[in-house]
Order: sequence, then structure tokens, then C-alpha cells
Amino acid sequence: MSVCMNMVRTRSTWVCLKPVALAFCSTNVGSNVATREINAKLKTVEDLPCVPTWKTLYRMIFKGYFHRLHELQVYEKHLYGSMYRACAGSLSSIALNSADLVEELLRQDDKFPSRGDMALWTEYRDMRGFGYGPFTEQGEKWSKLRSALNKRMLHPKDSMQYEHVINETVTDFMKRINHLRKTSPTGDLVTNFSNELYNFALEGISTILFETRIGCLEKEIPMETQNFIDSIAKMFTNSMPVVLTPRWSRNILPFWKWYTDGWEGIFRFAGKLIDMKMAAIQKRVDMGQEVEGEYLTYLLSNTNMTNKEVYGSVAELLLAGVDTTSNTMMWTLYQLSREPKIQDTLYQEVNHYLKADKIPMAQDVTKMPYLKAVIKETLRMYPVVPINARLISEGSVTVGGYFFPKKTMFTLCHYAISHDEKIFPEPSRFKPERWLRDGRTRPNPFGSIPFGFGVRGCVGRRIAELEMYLALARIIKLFEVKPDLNMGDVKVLNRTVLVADRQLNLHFIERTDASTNF
Ligand code: HEM
Repeated sequence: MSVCMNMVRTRSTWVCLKPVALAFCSTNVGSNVATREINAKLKTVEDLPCVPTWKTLYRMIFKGYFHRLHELQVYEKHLYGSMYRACAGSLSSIALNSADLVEELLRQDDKFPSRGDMALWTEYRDMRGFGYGPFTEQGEKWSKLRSALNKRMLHPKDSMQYEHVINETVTDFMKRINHLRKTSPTGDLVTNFSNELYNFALEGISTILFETRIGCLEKEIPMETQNFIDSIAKMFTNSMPVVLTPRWSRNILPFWKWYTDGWEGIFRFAGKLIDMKMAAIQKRVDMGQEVEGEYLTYLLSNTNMTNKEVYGSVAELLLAGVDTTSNTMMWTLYQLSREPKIQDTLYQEVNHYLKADKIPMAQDVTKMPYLKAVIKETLRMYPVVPINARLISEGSVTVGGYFFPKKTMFTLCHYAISHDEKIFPEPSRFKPERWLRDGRTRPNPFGSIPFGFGVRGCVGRRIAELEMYLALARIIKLFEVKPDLNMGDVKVLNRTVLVADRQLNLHFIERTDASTNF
């Protein structure tokens, strides 16, 4: 999932707007003395340190930051401070690299916030006449779409209604882990666990969105589902080559075709399942029966969304909900496997509330603060979306004493901020207790906002959290998780989301006091 794909704003426009900025202040202040004071105080974008693109490219190619752009945030903060300009010729963006600055900006966010246009995604949709979803839509249209999508998804009580559906998927996932470990040479090893988590997350979100199982957790994945999985990979893998190659080369080089083939496969699969649901709803309506169902039924029957909008939205929800959740689960289990004490504390909590083979429900999770803290700490250490963006369009803003005209693009350096040792002492240590409400001082809330902020924040947050809590509680209740010692230290790569640099292999050792609840 890419939430930060654009840099806009010309440097020359900033120069032109400098006097306008000052004029704007004077009209607001209304007295010459006050105006002079403010003009003297307010600095403009030109006063900020500038990091030219060639330097960034040099660091990426020759200093090993190509797949470690998250670490480049930390390095650049060290060099340039907490606010600087990334200057790409006439294109620039302002990097904000402290919790206070990010808070100051987000509190002045537009009524219809924007991360910039997503030309790469909209181009395909325009070409094929498909609708936009929550990622690609902008302005008032986006707001209307979000109001429809938010219902039944955004609030914790909304996510609760999916607990049974999620638990069904978790049960199948547990069975799969058990099968894989038992058939491994050591009797407890699961290799390439990230891939298993990907299939789990895809099955989970598809079950919620399509109200039907798609078979990702079966021994043999159905061909149509496998084609769909391959299409997602094809679209993402070819995105970067499409961005980096000129438009005229699209008929010569294969990337654009592969990229659009990927989208074709995604929309074909999603479209078929949506059409099937629509036909089932129509049948019930024709028979005078009540229409019942979950998310998709709600979208199709209770909102004013057109079918085109439903296709667009479902496809984007699906893409946003897989790598994010699966990689967060992966980092959680990796950390727990290396921290036996923390794992044991979590086990004690889970075991206390889940007696015998009780399957956890959303209500049980509210009694398990450590479980929540473990996920929160994972998202602090590995904010799976390490950078975000805002294009402020409604008016000018002042951040950190600097004036920015409207249409300034900001990048929010979440990875560096959530590793700021002033907010999180020993930032490289996995310490879930930081998040416990047991009388200790809570960290600055803007130090870690892995789901974004405000009305444009993640729509799937509550579903993702519930899915991760329910799965993690079941895994830890049943197994002690240990790392495969041949694996070494797993490093973080930035491939739009934070992924592992190698295959994650884990031992799942059945707890002696566990009663099987597959
Ligand atoms: C660990 C899991 C997840 C993380 C860390 C995450 C993180 C994020 C972040 C940082 C944003 C940008 C928010 C902003 O700009 O303020 C976002 C947006 C979004 N997320 Fe998630 N996400 C996760 C799971 C999900 C799931 C499961 C779904 C689908 C059900 C989902 C759907 C979306 C959508 C549709 C948007 C765009 C919202 C908009 O622009 O209006 N996400 N997510």
C-alpha cells in the first residue's frame, strides 16, 4: 500500500508567494506594529535546509538506503533537524520529523484531507471506466464515499460484528499452522511464516468484504484465488518500473502491460464476487425476503453507492488490508520469539482470561491490556506504513514558526519519529509496557500514529486490530514461539511497507497445558 507517492509544488511559486504570505499575515493582524513583529518572526520555506534529489539518490544507490528509506529518515533528521525541504528540481516537499510538528500540521488539516493524487492508480481506473475508492478519491466525493464506508467499519463496536467471521478464519489458520509444523522435519517448524500470514490476512479481509471464503488457507489454493494473489503481486511489482520509465516507452517495454494485467486480474476477481452477491441480494428482493448480510450487502443495499463505486472501493480496501496486517503480525511474532519474558507475560494474561479452550471474542480483548500493548509496541517499532503525506490545499499553514502557502506537500516521517529517544527511551528495544495505563507517563500520542490521523485516517483500523488480537491470543495460548536459530537477525526492508529481509522461520512448540482449540 502506498500512501505517499507524490511530491508537488514549485520552488519558484514559493518564492512568488513569500510576499503574499507576509501580506496575508498583515491583513489578519490589522496593526502595523503587530505585522512587523509577525513578519520578523515567520520564516518561509526558503529558510529551510534543502536536500537536493541527487543527494537522496546518491544515498539510496551508494550508501545502501535503497530499501532502507525508513532509516534515511533517521539519518536526515540527524543532519538537517526536524524540518527540511526535499528539493526535486521544481518539485519539493517538506519533511516533518518530530511529533510536535506533525501534530501542529495535522491539527490544521483540510476539511477534506489529501495525501496528493494517486495518478498511478487513477490512470488505470480512468482508462477502464472504473470508479475510485477511498485511496484515490478526493475532496467532497471522497468525503461522501468515506461516510458510507466508515459505517460498519470504523468504530470498535462496528468491528465487533465481524468477530465470528474473523474467528472462523483464525481457526483455519491455527489448523494450517498445526499441519505445517507437524509435517516439518523437526515436528514444530513453520518456514516462510510471512507467506502464511499473507494468506491469512487476505482470507480474513476477503471474508469480511465479499462475505465468502476464497480458500487461501486450504491445502490447495483454488486456481482463481491463486490468480488473484498473483495479480496483486504483478500490479505492485510493476508499479515502480512504470513510474521510473517514460510514458512513450509503454508500448515498447513490458512493465505497463504487466501492471495493467495485474489490475485486470484484481478487478476481474473482485467484480465476480461482487456480482454474485448482487445477484443473491436481487433474488431475495424479488422473493420479497429481507436482505441480510454484512459489509458488502450493506454497501450494495443500504448506501447510495453505484456499482462502479463499490467495485473501486472494495478493490482498494482489499489491497490496503493485506500487507499491512500480515507484516505487523509477522514483526509481532518475530519480536515475541526473541523475547521469552515478554512472551510469557502475554501468555499469562491470555491464559488467565481464556480458560480451557475458550475462543477469545472482542469483549475478552478489552480485558487484555498487555495483548493490545504488544501490538501497539510492534507498530511503534515497525510502523508498517513508515511515511505518510499531506497536501494542504484549502489555505496556508504555519508549522514550527514557518509559513507555508496552500498546496504545500508535507511528508510525515513516522518511522524516525517513533524511534525518537526523547519520546521512547531505548527506541530499539521491544517494550510493550510503555503503553500500559498503570500510572506511568504515557508517551506523546503523536510519537506513534501508525494508522494515520483524523478523518482521512485508516478506515480498516478496528478490523485490523481485532484480527491481530484474536489471532495472536490464539497462537500464544497454544504455542510457545521460538526463532529458527539458522535464521539470524531479521532486518527491515522498506518496500512501501516494512517487510523482513529474509524468510521468517519459527518453531511453534505446543504448550504442555494447552487444550487444543483449533
Ligand atoms: C496493521 C494494519 C494497518 C495499518 C498500520 C494501516 C495504516 C494506514 C495508514 C497509515 C493510512 C493512511 C492514513 C492517513 O493518511 O492519515 C491508511 C489508510 C487506509 N487504510 Fe489502513 N492500515 C492497516 C490496515 C487496513 C485494513 C485492514 C484496511 C481495510 C479494511 C485498511 C484500509 C485503508 C484505507 C481504505 C485507507 C485509505 C483511507 C482514506 O484515504 O480515506 N487498512 N492505513
